[in-house]
Order: sequence, then C-alpha cells, then structure tokens
Amino acid sequence: MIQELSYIGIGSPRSEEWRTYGTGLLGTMLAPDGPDGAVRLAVDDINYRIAVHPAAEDEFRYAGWGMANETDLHDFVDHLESRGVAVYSGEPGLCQEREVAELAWFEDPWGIRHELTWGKAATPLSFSTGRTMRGGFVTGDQGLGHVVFQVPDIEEANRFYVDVLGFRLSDRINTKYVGVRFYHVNGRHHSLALSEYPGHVGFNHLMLEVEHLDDLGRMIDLVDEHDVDVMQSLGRHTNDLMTSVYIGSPSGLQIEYGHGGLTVDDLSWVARTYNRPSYWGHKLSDAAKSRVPGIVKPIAVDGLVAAAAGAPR
Ligand SMILES: Cc1ccc(O)c(O)c1CC[C@@H]1C(=O)CC[C@]2(C)C(=O)CC[C@@H]12
Ligand SMILES: [Fe+2]
Repeated sequence: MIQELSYIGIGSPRSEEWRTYGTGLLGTMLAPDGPDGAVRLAVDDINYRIAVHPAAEDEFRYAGWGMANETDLHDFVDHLESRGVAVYSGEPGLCQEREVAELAWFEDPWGIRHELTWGKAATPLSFSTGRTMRGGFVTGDQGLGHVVFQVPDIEEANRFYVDVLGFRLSDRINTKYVGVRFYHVNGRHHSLALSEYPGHVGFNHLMLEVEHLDDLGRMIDLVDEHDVDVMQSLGRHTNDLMTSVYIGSPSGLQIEYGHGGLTVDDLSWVARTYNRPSYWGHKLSDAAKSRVPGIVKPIAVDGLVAAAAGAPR
C-alpha cells in the first residue's frame, strides 16, 4: 500500500527563481542541487522533497510515493503488474538522485508519472526554515502535503487510482463548473485530488501545510515582495477544513499554502459530496482568471491535439 506523498519533481525554464521563491516566500530550505542542476527544497528532515529541474518548458515530471518498506514495495509492484500496469524499476543512478533505497515507476492512463519508493534519506535535525517562521511544515506520517491533477475523464481516473492503486475516497466536490475527488492514503484528508478537465492533463497545485496560522499570514504579507500573484484569496475549504491561500509560482503550478487541515480515520470515515468548495473566501483573482490553471497540456486524441479538435481551453 502507498503510505505517503513523499516528493515531487517538475521541470521549468525558471528553475533558478525557486531559490528565492522557495526560501524567502514559502519558507522551505534550500538543499544541495541535483546532478542536472535541479533546485531542491526541503520542508523537514527528509533531505529534499521538491525538485525543480532546469527544462525548456514548464512540465510536471513525477510524484514520489512512499511505501512502508521493501516488502510492501515488491508486493505492490507485483499487484500492479497483475492488473496490467507496466512498471519499470529505477536504475541505481536514479535511486541515488532521488536519495531512496529503491524505486519503481509507472504512468497513469494519461502519462502522469508516479514513482514508488522506500527508504528516502533523512538527516536528523537538519531542517531550518528558509525565512523566519514560528514553526515548520506539517509532514511526518501525513507526508509532504497534497497534489492535484487535472484529468480528462474523472470516472476512468477513479477506476485507476482507486481500484488499481488503492487510494481511498475522502469526498467529492461537485459544482456547476467542476467535479473534484479527494483521496487519502494516511491521516491527511487528501494526499491526492483529481479534477475533471476534458481534453487536458495537468498539475494544478501542490499544497504545503504550516503548523502555525501566523506563518500562513506572514506568507501573505511577503507575497508583495516577490514577483508572485495570489490566485485564490484566503479561504476555508468545506471538506478538509483547511484555511489556505493559493499563490502562483515561477513555473505554472500553484502552491496552496494552508493551515489547520482535518485528519481522517479510515475506521469511521464516510465519503460525502459537497456542492461548494469553500465556506468563505478563496476568491479567484484576475491573475487566476487570465491564466491557465497549472501546468496544463492538451492531450492527443486520434493523433490530433485536443485543443485543435475544439476542446475547451
Ligand atoms: C475544493 C478544494 C478542497 C480542498 C483542497 O485542498 C482544494 O485544493 C480544493 C480546490 C480544488 C480546485 C477547485 O475546486 C476548482 C477546480 C480546480 C481549480 C482545478 O482545476 C484543480 C483544483 C481544483
Ligand atoms: Fe488543495
């Protein structure tokens, strides 16, 4: 079973800007660069959890999921193969770069790459925040945070992520405009959410949760000192009760910066359907309305690009 969201990687022409964005605004810690010059950021004593690889265009590269141990990883790979998923084992050089003991990877039906790992390197007492903060990030047995992908077909995605990968549904939010499903793999209300976006596949946001409301408030104060837009104003979500703000980044994806998220207990949890995303706030800014929602690409349909075939952008 997948235990946690462990790390993520993106590619970006503006990777260098993540040094000041990551430390001065997010409050993450700069870790040593990767072998390709990737900017790497730590949010706790795990050596790094966010990698921004230099690339010609913004792209989602991979999400890394942590397994409990080597037996669990091997059993899970066997399970995936029995369900017809092509799984590739990570070469020693790749394991070294990700700083994990072992790695296996596969792609979802639309090419979103997932890496299954165990034994990621940690250095006790190594973490300190990149800017002055009252506390740190909420990680531990809740993992890095959560990732949200846009997929062209939410029902097909649900079959893959739930029936094959074992993500557990926390709840759904269905509005006039969008359908989103939220999934947990540990106490965190969701480590993964999927939003339906016909004709497209995308990476909308990474959520990082801080222990103290003050550190969310101060981040909002600091936005003006960086070349960054607020995409959704401060608000509180109906399902996970998270108080958060969404900001842009140098690389297309958004960062949801939150505090006070709910934890779930599988023994008693019952999935609900909500008809609105937030109790209050989370107003879309003009910047958000004028921009593509994340690192979003049209998917190929019968050799044509969906956008060219008339799908909504
Ligand atoms: C509604 C909600 C609850 C908890 C969260 O952590 C969270 O990020 C959200 C917002 C999800 C958000 C949305 O509702 C509108 C459509 C969005 C912008 C997408 O296309 C992906 C994320 C989606
Ligand atoms: Fe979120």
